[in-house]
Amino acid sequence: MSRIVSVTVQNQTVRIHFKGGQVTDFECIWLRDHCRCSTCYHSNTFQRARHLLDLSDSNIKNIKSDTEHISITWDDNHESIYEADFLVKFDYKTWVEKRRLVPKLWHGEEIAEKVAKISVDDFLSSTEGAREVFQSLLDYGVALIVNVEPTMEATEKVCKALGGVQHTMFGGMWLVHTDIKPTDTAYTNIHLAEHTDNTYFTEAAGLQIFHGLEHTDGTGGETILVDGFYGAKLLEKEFPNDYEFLTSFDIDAEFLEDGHHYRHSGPVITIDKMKDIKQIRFNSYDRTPMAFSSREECLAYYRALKNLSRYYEEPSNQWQFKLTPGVVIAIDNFRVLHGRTSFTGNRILCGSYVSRSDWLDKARTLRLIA
Ligand SMILES: C[N+](C)(C)CCCC[C@H](N)C(=O)O
Ligand SMILES: O=C(O)CCC(=O)C(=O)O
Repeated sequence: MSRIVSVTVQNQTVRIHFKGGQVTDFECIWLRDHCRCSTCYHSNTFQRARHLLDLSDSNIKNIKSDTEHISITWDDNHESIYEADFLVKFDYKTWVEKRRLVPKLWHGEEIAEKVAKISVDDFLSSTEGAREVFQSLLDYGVALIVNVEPTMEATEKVCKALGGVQHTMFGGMWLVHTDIKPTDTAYTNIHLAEHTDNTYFTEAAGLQIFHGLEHTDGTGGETILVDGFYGAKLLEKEFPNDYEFLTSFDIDAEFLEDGHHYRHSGPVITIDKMKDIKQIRFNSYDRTPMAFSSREECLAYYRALKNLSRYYEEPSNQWQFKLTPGVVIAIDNFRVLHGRTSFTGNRILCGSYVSRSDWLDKARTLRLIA
């Protein structure tokens, strides 16, 4: 429970001193906008009842406070009451920090011991099991759900619990198998270097879910993961100009098949205003042929992409393992790149995508993120 110690008003700014030393300023228009009375706010839908344009530049006629509330009578005689527990959240530094994701960077096989390995029963039926899976995704970009019946149906239950099956032109729940019409090299048996999926979508899938249903009469087909954020931070340290290029230059990617031509242009490394890395969007194979404004830009494109990719193709940074029946892997497709070794024989994976909004929604309702 937060406590108000004192309230002062100067030039239509309300300054609140909270117990514990926090001092936070609130502008009148912000306070008026956050009035929670029934004419200003739909408490059943958590939505404002008034439009921004109806928000008058209100002045304070009278203000009263006690340790838990502030009451304001505005110059149009509208009355607003604010709870200390609500107002205390809006100290800027605290508010920003509470929203920052804090990934734990990893490289190499070490990650195998750190990722969550939660039984499907615990994941589906216990809050603690679900929290461990989503915390592992937030920390490392990878989580394993084990003891899953090796069927599409059982895997779909896991995908739904991770946030829901995201439908694309590949379908909802899909198979990865060489018998499928090869509209993409995923449906072949060749080696695939580290990549994130859907670089040609305006928004890439949030999670990539795989379940290795079977692999008979053959060898290979091992999964290779690498922490895209780790490689990007190495690039920033060792090739800062290339890092800058990849955070600012839009690279085109596309997917073509009969009846489809997806294309998207965007940076390989997306950072936010705090300079935190938000997304890696990298697939060497799906790059669209591009024109460049100069020789320098063209050469920077190849130099920067090669320097970044070398980190991703460096075996000591990778986690290589075999997907086996019963193990469902969830991969953060905004961060962790995946690939596979070539293979022989009959190898079948199933899985789905899950949108980023949907899996973060699950993590937020589990109170793992703000
Ligand atoms: C089978 N599954 C639907 C997962 C992927 C299909 C191909 C994805 C493509 N290689 C890409 O990198 O976007
Ligand atoms: O076959 C695999 O292990 C992965 C295929 C792949 O990269 C994909 O489907 O995006």
